[in-house]
Amino acid sequence: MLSVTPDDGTKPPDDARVLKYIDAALDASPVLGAEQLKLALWMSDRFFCTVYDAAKAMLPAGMWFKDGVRRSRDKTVTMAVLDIPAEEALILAGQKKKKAPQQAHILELLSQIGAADVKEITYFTGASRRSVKALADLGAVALEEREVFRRPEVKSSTADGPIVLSPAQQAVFDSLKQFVKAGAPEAALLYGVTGSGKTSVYIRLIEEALKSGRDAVVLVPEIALTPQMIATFGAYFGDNIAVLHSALGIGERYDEWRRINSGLVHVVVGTRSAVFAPVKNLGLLIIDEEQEHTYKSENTPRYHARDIAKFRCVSAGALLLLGSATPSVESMYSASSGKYRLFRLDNRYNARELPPVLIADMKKELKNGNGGSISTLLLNELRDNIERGEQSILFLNRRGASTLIACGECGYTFTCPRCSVSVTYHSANRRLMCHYCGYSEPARDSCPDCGGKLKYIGTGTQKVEEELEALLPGVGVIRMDTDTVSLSNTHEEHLTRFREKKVPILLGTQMVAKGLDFENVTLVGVLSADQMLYISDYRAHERTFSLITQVVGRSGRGMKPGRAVIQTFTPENEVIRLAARQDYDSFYIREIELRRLAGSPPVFDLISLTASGADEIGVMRGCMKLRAALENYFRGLGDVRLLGPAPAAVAKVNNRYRYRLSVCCRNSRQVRDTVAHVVREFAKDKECRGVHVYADADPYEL
Ligand SMILES: Nc1ncnc2c1ncn2[C@@H]1O[C@H](COP(=O)(O)OP(=O)(O)OP(=O)(O)O)[C@@H](O)[C@H]1O
Ligand SMILES: [Zn+2]
Ligand SMILES: [Zn+2]
Repeated sequence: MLSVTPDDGTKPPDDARVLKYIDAALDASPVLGAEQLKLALWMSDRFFCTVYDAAKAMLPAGMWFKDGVRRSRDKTVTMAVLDIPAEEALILAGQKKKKAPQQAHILELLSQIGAADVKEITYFTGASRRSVKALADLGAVALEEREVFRRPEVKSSTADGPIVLSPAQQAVFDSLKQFVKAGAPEAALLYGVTGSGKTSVYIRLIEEALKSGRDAVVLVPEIALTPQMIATFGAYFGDNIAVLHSALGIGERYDEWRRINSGLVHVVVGTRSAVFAPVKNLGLLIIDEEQEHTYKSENTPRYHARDIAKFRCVSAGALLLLGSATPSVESMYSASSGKYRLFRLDNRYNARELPPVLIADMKKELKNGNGGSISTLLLNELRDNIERGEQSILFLNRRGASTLIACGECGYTFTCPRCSVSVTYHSANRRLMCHYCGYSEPARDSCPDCGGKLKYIGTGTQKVEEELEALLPGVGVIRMDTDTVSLSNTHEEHLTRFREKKVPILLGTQMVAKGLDFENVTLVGVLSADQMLYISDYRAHERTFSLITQVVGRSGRGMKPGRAVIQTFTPENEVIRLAARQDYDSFYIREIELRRLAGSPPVFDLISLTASGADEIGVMRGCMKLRAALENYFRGLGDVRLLGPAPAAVAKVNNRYRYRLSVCCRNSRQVRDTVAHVVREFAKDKECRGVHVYADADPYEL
């Protein structure tokens, strides 16, 4: 850093507007190395953020407040959970900065980590409990009692000896090993069907990296959803592993970060932000289930872990390995154009068959008088499984008990007073809740408008559970969704009970869709495949295909052959049919052609600008101004198309209106610079005060 000392010790030089004196050095050694600073600069250009935002994302939350010291933690703690979108929290923090700086600090912290122990918040930010309480009264945070998280037990004795790879795995491993050893940057996509044993290949590669004295980082979509994978890694690498878990306390995060930074551990497993793990000699960076949306950050800095990973692997001369049973269309596009090397595992380990898939036509069911959520076909298969003592997983792509409540007489529906969405009924606490802003109100017995009787519409896990009880009396069902999990038990407890007690049916949402490996599960039912197919987002098909393939992939992983049943109202739909055949190749060919025709990513790049504010007209006006400014700059640049402004998918969140403009382009420096410039100018525009704008490259939210 600059070390300018004033001659007389007091008077600043003439250019004091630009340069300031250093008052004191905060750290004895810099917390960010040269490589990280370079990365921060690159991020600021790529993801429309400041260098400060980028640097902050690399450091453990809380580090910038006070030196972290581990605190002994109680069995239950009061957690403050951010109850508004992070983006709103930052805006609110900005407004509070002057009058209530402590509240602003808390909001900044929570916007990054979502939730934290109140004790730790007060400890790290120096804010009082009263400030936390004030934010709770405002509705910005919710206070919840939670059980203390226990670190996944890392035993070093449980590995069943060294891994012996199958011939197919060995072939893939042999090629990839060369790249780990070569020390030159390389990127590869491992497309391996569900159950092909990608994890085994990862472990062998990590061993190779360690042997060459290099470090490995493994990213997983969500740690809580991959307990089995963490256990396996623990078994092989024991104390040499740091786990960066989203549920770690602030102090624990800092401890893990220091263990990595000081070179005590050489393998890091973690979620998105672990891509910044400060390993010293990166040799291998694996992104498992690389198609998952959790790798994209939805707050500033709006980066995708894959992009950060590429940057790091290039500068470290490391291998970037993307793994998936349903690669993202972007990654397969890069692989087919030669940017990534492509490796395939087309068969399951031990030549186990992929489960055959039966399709249940729910329209026919309805015609035949079955209005429930379990088709005759699925019911028969469930019965067969119960008789044989085999287990089944039922997947429902929703949460809540009954999705909607409406008046049977006048049609009145309950909507969130702060957002443009309906609230859903949760039987666990008997409240109507908004999934966007956390608003809730007690459920009522009658219509507030006409006093009529209320109807429950839609199926939630709880309703399905009740149907199952009626159809299969006395049969054990474990229900697993965000409600049951946050109430008392953890994911792991549910899963252990399912495995050990051989409960016949596991019913759940997203949580049961991925990563589970139970050898006794021979039937999987997808209760409603249509739900996500008809969302107007260019990724809707990709997400549906991927989700169905993943769920179906949970069946028949052991010695016994498995099968799956997909229930749909549109059995003729091409995406559903391809997913049923688990035909990724055909899906990809069809999908990339559609993207090319529509001018969407990955064939073209997309940058979105989102404007939000309390005044809808002001937001729309702001967007028109942005559009005009962009048009002006892009005139004569052939490859740029502007779309919108249009209201965001959820147009109002927490009383703020959101509109989006999209720029379809070739993502070049010129385009990025222009967008960044327009956003900066907009922030200074007095006429548009109260409207906040951010840019997002390759956005996931549309
Ligand atoms: N080389 C091997 N030796 C012994 N068992 C193996 C080997 N490879 C895979 N398996 C077993 O096969 C099963 C599937 O492997 P794994 O979970 O790694 O697959 P995957 O490709 O990650 O699947 P998914 O994408 O569905 O998560 C596991 O039970 C695993 O223990
Ligand atoms: Zn009514
Ligand atoms: Zn709401």
